[in-house]
Amino acid sequence: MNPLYFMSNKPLDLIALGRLCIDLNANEFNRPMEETMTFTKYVGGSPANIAIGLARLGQKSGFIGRIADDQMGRFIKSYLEKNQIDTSNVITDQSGSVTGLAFTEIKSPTECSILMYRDNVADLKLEPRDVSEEYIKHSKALLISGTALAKSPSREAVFVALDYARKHDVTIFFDLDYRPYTWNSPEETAVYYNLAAEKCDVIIGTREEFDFMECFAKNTDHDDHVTAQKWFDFHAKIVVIKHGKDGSIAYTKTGESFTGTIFPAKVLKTFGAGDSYAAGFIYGLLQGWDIPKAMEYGAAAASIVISSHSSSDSMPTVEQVEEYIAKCRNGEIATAQ
Ligand SMILES: Nc1ncnc2c1ncn2[C@@H]1O[C@H](COP(=O)(O)OP(=O)(O)O)[C@@H](O)[C@H]1O
Ligand SMILES: O=C(O)C[C@@H](O)[C@H](O)C(=O)COP(=O)(O)O
Repeated sequence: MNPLYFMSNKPLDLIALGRLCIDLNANEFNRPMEETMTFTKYVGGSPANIAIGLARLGQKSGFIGRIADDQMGRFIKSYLEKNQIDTSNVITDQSGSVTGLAFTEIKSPTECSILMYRDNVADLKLEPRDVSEEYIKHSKALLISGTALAKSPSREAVFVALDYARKHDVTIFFDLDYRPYTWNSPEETAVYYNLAAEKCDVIIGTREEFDFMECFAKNTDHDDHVTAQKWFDFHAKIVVIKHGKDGSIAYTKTGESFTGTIFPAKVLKTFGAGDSYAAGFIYGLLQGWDIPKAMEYGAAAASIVISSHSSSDSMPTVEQVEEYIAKCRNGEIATAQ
């Protein structure tokens, strides 16, 4: 069963809000950053990756965000446009801000880390007045990511978008996407994450990300069921807790829980798993599929992306996901990590 309802008469399937950045992914594998000499440039930023993933899956995506007035900002905008993502609400920031950079280190397929350069970044300059009620009203769904809550004025812009979405029955997805770099304290993180989560229909995060949200709670056992239940007293209908290679679990307001399968992967690097999982899962829900099938799509998309070099450019099409699932079922892809 799918507990979500999407209004069919809307021109956009999903609007993502927040970070449009650059990933610089190490070309040399299995070595530390100190010894990595060359990188390949891709569009990055969790909500950007998810919007690109949905566009690859044939959904009409739009974006609300600010980019820097520089070559990187122009590269991001043109990449979104090449992927048929509506950029009418992507604003070029004129305050002298810069594009956020994420350098990735691939020490081994299971030992990856990200070095972020995020001082004075354009994405956190998003202002409440940049958020158009008319634009949000024309989408079936809105995706927010937690990092956009890290600083004002982007933080206030998120809350304005959440209010418009609730007012116009736009289904809200919240990818917790916790990144330590831009927050001042665990308490600040927990307060704003909790205030935003109260307004969302679907909340997706890793166990560790939910632990950050629960710094005032008494869930010392890190119990997924306890974590999920809290949100059903607000607007949430689905809460997904991800556990890396151990899969994911989805809870519903109606008391069900579903354990997501994982697909084998020839893991090149671990980052990109969450964003591709979100894209596949949201795609399935937008199609009206039941939750286990949507989770399966998310897991297959994640296996494809972690077997590839980028997080955004390797987001699969429907045909690629279908083919991957079929090959796994036939035993043609069987390398589980
Ligand atoms: N090593 C792996 N092999 C296969 N699938 C994986 C692996 N790691 C992650 N996944 C898939 O990606 C999903 C999200 O991964 P996770 O690491 O929990 O998210 P994040 O990247 O946000 O930390 C998992 O639920 C699983 O389906
Ligand atoms: O979100 C960022 O700014 C960096 C991403 O673009 C990067 O690809 C990444 O970390 C993906 O994160 P994940 O999907 O949560 O593993």
